Amino acid sequence: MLMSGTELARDIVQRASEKAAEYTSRTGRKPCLATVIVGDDPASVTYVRMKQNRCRKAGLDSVHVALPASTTTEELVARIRALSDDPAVHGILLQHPVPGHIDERSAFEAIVPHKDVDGVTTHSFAAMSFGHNEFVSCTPGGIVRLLDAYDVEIAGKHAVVIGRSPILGKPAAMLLLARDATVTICHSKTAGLAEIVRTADIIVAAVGRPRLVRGGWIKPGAVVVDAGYNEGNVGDVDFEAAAHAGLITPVPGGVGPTTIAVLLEQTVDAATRQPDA
Ligand SMILES: Nc1nc(=O)c2c([nH]1)NC[C@@H]1CN(c3ccc(C(=O)N[C@@H](CCC(=O)O)C(=O)O)cc3)C=[N+]21
Repeated sequence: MLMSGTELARDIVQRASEKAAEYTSRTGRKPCLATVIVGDDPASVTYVRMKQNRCRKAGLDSVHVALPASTTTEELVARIRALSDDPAVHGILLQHPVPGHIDERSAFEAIVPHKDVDGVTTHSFAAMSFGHNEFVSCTPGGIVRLLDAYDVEIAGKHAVVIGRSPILGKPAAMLLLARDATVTICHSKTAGLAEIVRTADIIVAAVGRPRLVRGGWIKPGAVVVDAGYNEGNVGDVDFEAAAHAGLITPVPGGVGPTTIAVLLEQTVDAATRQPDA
């Protein structure tokens, strides 16, 4: 059976846009998301444009900062600090990854925690780890919302997360741990990946390797969440070979749309919570 991210995202965005409208009628302003992109990677440009379009449709504002690939860490940090200080901006998203010469962690930390609607700061990571729901990382947050929407039991289940990126695998593992899953985090240096995945009740594939997870790795009845985004809208799971999964997310139409929905929801929440609301 399929877990439809498209349907869940529609519900989340609907509620967020109602809250945005309330905010606007109360304050005369719209919740505003700032997106920051460094360089001109075509996939990143597309994703950021998608986020802006979705904002506009839901009654949010967005401002966009596009910086050249040659931007230094110091310049990027300064731009993000300025957005942190700008009262017209309620949420900040720095598109990951940034060019290799930039210290991405320092750039993320320049986002003030109450504007960290993408859940990328150390502050947000710690909150997620302690099960203290402030802002969650958007894709991991979307994954947990999907599991909840389909009544997937998390507590006591063995969740295997493949991937440990700062915005996906690592925070997804912490959110699942906070929900009492027994979590195994696998990555590029993991030995015996297939054997570990075979013991999973819940598989979260989040590496960005097309069809890495084969049908034979999936225990019959397991819940499969494909958070991989690869060129050509191909996931990290060999979908055709996964008919024996209990539940599975399609790509497209699975985790992707929930990511953006959570981003919009958290931006509206950020606006509502900020002092002049
Ligand atoms: N700081 C940061 N936060 C992010 O959340 C972030 C990021 N950096 N860098 C890049 C990845 C990628 N990402 C996607 C979001 C939505 C879809 C999505 O909605 N995809 C559609 C298909 C889109 C299409 O039709 O092309 C789907 O799966 O149905 C995909 C990928 C967010 N990311």
